[in-house]
Amino acid sequence: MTESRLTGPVRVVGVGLLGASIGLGLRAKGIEVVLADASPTHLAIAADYGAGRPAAPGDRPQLIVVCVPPDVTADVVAAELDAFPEAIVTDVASVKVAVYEDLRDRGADLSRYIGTHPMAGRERGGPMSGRADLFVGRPWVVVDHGNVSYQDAAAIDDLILDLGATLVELTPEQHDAAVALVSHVPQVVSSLMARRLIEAPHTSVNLAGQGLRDVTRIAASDPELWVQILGQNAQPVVEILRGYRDDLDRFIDALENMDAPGARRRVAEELFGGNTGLERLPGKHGVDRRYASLTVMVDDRPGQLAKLFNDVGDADANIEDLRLEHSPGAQVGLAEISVLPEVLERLTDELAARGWRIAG
Ligand SMILES: NC(=O)C1=CN([C@@H]2O[C@H](COP(=O)(O)OP(=O)(O)OC[C@H]3O[C@@H](n4cnc5c(N)ncnc54)[C@H](O)[C@@H]3O)[C@@H](O)[C@H]2O)C=CC1
Ligand SMILES: O=C(O)C(=O)Cc1ccc(O)cc1
Repeated sequence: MTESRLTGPVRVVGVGLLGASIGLGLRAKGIEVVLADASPTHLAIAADYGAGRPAAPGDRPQLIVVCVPPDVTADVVAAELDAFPEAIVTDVASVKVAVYEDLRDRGADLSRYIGTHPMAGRERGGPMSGRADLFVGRPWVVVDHGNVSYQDAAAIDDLILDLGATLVELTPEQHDAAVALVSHVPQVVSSLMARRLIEAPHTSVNLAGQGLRDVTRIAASDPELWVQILGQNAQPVVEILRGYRDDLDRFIDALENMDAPGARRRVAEELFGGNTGLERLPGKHGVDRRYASLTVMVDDRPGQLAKLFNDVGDADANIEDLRLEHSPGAQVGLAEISVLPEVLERLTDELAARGWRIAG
């Protein structure tokens, strides 16, 4: 148990992925957490996993965190504000303007509500997917609408810091525009790309490498949740998708006329634009210039990865990042290890001397 900023109790309403993760993270800090959910089964599972105890009459929460699907978030926040007139209420819904406007239009007590959005999640919902460390090191947006006192807002800051996340303040409009670009459009692009695979022959799908997996990872997300998210943030998403469609049209034109003067240059410039955009991602694997990487071939046998990690440790090198690549049916995997550049040459030599095959 470590020291916490919040005093608690914290009431979590909706104990799926987000709610259970918040409960687990706060319990790990010794904070009392009370849980509520429309599904008695989700409630029982979250409690069994240690995310808190089921709510009881007479609970007096300091802070209420609403973690229900976006389309019922405003209803539940309004009900919680009414039911607990002394508590500060927040929600974690992925879209912020619609929830805020709904609450404002129904005359909810906005002096006790601030919306937030942790930029952390997983493709799978439900309490069993919850993880205490889900938010560690991740940005968590606080959507300030100017009606809450500094003192009351402190409980929300404390929640975010207690869960190890970093606090980012934005207006509701800034938030929705930002997530349209960095979360909602990527979801659409990933899903539509993965959809291309439905009719593809096995022989094609079996050739898939890490590139396709990187692009389609989030296509496994829950369509019901995403229909709600996209529906509540349609305009900003549509604007970006229109720009993306223009990019695609330009690219198709150039590819279709590859022998026309300047066509190859146009294609190259579009691809180079991708390089330039990618460089703007903070700390993205393979882009962060502070790291150098080497790729080691690892036999597909129990204990091989552990042996590799031990050998890297014996060489006094720290693994800054790691990526594993497998091909179906292949007897080897590729472990791409990122290390500080000054370590690379020595580590490569030491691993080779210990019999590891270095692929690059
Ligand atoms: N899944 C993700 O990666 C992320 C989700 N979010 C947001 O977090 C919220 C929750 O998402 P997840 O935890 O993924 O969903 P989830 O489906 O895992 O959990 C939602 C929970 O809310 C309960 N619930 C539904 N209606 C309710 C109601 N009226 N009253 C009480 N409980 C109710 C459900 O029974 C379920 O246990 C959503 O608003 C989503 O936009 C935010 C960041 C990441
Ligand atoms: O899996 C990922 O990389 C995500 O980005 C998950 C995610 C999904 C929905 C959100 O509102 C925020 C984060």
